[in-house]
Amino acid sequence: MENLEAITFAMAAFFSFLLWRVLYSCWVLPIRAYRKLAINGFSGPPPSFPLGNTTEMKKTKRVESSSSSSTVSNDIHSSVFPYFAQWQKSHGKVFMYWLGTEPFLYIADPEFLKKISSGVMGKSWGKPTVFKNDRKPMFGDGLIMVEGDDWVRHRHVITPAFSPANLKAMTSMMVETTKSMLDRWTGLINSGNPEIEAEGEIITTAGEIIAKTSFGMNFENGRAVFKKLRAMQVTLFKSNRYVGVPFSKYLCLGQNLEAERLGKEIDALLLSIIVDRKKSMVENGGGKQHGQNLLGILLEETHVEGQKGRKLSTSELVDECKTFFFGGHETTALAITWSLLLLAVHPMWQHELREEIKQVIGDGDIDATMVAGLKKMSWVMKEVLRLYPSAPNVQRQVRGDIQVDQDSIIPDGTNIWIDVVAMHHDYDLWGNDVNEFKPERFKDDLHGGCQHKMGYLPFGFGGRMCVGRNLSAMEYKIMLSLILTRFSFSLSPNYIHLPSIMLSLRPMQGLPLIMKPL
Ligand code: HEM
Repeated sequence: MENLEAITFAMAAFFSFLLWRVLYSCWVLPIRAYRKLAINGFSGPPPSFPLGNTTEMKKTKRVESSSSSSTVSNDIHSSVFPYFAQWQKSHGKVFMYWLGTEPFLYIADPEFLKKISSGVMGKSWGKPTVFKNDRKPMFGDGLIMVEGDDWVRHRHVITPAFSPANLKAMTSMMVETTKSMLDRWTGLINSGNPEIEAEGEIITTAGEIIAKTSFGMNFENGRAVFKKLRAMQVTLFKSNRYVGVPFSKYLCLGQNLEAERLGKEIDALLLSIIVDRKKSMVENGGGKQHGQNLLGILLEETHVEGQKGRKLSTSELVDECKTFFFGGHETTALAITWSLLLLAVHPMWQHELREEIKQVIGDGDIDATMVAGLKKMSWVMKEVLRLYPSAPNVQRQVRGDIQVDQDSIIPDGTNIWIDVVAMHHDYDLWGNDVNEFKPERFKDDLHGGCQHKMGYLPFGFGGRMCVGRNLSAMEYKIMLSLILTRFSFSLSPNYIHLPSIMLSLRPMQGLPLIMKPL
């Protein structure tokens, strides 16, 4: 009898504790954070806990853009972020909103961003813990997610891998991979099928290129890693629906477990690649034979200096390979995809670029030294990344209160969401032609005539700016030059203009193009 009473008491205590934990995470903590932010003058759409503003965000209908090829509208903010566009009308360009119980400070005002970021070093910024946990199988503790002194160490080791000499060594592989995509297109066209789904084609090819540049893909194990990485991305995106809501991972348990399983399989495959490389480096006395891919370069560096203590551990190298893949292939592929769309509706610019290619490259193959000479192509890339930024937002988490002005702080732990799409489409910053495709605005001005230096952020800002931006510019120019040299193209009548966010900004219904060999 006494035993039964003791068990009943223990169970009651356990369930009371559980209830308290749920109440504490779902109401007490967020209400406290809410009050603290309100005292500091930050407000926004009223949240309801534990869902925050998630319900409203899901309910807000996107404004459908035109689907006709002749009227493709670049005015996309209200269609890709309809809730932010709506909240901006009543709360301005800086406001608070809540993903579940996580407070986010929304910023679309470059002057405010400058004010709060000027005193914060790259290593002192955090990345939202809520996304870190959610995207762990994708990025692990790679450079995109790592913080503090670890970030300094990773960045220090990785930056030299993107040096011009190392990038140069990757060009011929990029040319070969692109050419085999174009041969496939020619085959399709010759068999009477001139419509090519360009988005899928470019993403697959860029994925192959980045897998080769990141970890030196050979056909069998490289393809396996590539397929699993893509599958994990799709799975994770599906399970991303209630980010920030406490215990929400149990709502999508199946998908989360699937992502974890894929993550472990990918880690094991990458690990075996790394172990093989290390072994052959030891056998070859640490020679330079692996220098053509980022992993090889990182291994060389750690091999030479690492005798006294490696700079990146093996599991960190695995995470960096995944980070390069996810951070690098879709962003670059989408920059090319959106360029093809805009060039299809602006044939004059196709002509301009072909003329430039003729002058700079002639009839031979493009090499790394020619890339810098493609000036007009640089303007086009910049303008495309302005209108359709592949990375549509940048996120941070505040580690330690940030003083905004005399009587206002952004409290420690607040997440920050920088709406890059909004700033790139802001009339106040760019003028009345903000939504027009005008590459020439970048002719004499790095910022394209933007009224504020922090109003144009396709590659992020400060110390944490994209480490792969030169690699992506090179890949962009190589792929686009080869496409433009072999084909002219127009938009298929089947194209539906539906730019949407799936981590990156992509055309939801793909990009069917009508290709004509030249
Ligand atoms: C058009 C192509 C690309 C775009 C638009 C892009 C965009 C960005 C942006 C906006 C950030 C800043 C994120 C932040 O501040 O939180 C970033 C960081 C980063 N990107 Fe890229 N990226 C591109 C290509 C690449 C490529 C090709 C690679 C590597 C192969 C790469 C690897 C990274 C890494 C590792 C970081 C983290 C840097 C750090 O936190 O120190 N990116 N990228």
